[in-house]
Amino acid sequence: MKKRNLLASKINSHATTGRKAVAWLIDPDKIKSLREVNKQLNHAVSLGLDFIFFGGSLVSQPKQDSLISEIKSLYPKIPIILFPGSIGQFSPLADGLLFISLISGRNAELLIGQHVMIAPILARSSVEVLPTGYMLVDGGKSTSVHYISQTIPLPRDKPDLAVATALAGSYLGLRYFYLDAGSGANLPVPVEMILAVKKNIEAPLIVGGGLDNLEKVRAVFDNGADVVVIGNGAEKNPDLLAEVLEYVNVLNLSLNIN
Ligand SMILES: CC(C)=CCC/C(C)=C/CC/C(C)=C/CC/C(C)=C/COP(=O)(O)OP(=O)(O)O
Ligand SMILES: O=P(O)(O)OC[C@@H](O)CO
Ligand SMILES: [Mg+2]
Repeated sequence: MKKRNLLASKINSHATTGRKAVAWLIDPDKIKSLREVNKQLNHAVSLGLDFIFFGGSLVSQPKQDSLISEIKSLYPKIPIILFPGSIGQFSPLADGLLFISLISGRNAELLIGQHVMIAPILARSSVEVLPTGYMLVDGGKSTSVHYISQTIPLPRDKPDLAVATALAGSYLGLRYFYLDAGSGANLPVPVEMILAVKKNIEAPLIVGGGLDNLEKVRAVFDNGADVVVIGNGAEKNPDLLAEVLEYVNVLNLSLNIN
């Protein structure tokens, strides 16, 4: 089926213009129904939330399609991008899919195996495919992604290794990069690493993991992240997304003026 490239254009425009974007990671296993997060979502959408990322390391509830269609019917304009821990989380109702290859690891199943299994299904769907080099970084504790993926994260003090990994990914044709300290990380991806990767690749850079206050989000944006992902932080503090979006709106406005 012919694919649109609306999401690709949107994400690429953030990298080329410098306008920052925010994605809210909704983990379907953590919410029973849209009602639980609707107030927060409504507020975030009104403040210009750019994307919903949807997924988790381990999703055991078979309710994804209904949750996605509920969100779509209430908020038709907000793109829903699957961020799956495995192909079992695929939904044809989403707008896009982070087609993540876990390039910081050496687990063949997560580098190419799952991808082969889902490719024919993707080809028949209208879901936009976003080829993403996913790099797991040591975030000071072992997180679900570390455990489920059974991979060794990039060491925090080795930005050169992250750069080499991202360059290899871009030579392989990956078009987006995601530096992730893991969900609920104690320490976000180090700013030196973000800066180094951003300096060496042209592709849009997504950063997430452990961003649970505005100060951390600012540091990540200031050092080169184009899209910031917030999951646990928004679950623990329902005001965080609004705070971040208000900050990003001012930041993006200042870019327009200068
Ligand atoms: C390409 C396709 C369709 C599938 C392969 C997917 C791959 C390569 C996954 C590898 C890495 C992985 C396990 C990613 C997990 C994604 C994710 C959404 C993590 C964040 O949420 P949780 O880790 O569930 O957070 P909590 O522990 O806080 O629930
Ligand atoms: O839940 P948090 O810590 O915000 O992390 C989001 C995401 O980057 C994890 O894969
Ligand atoms: Mg989870």
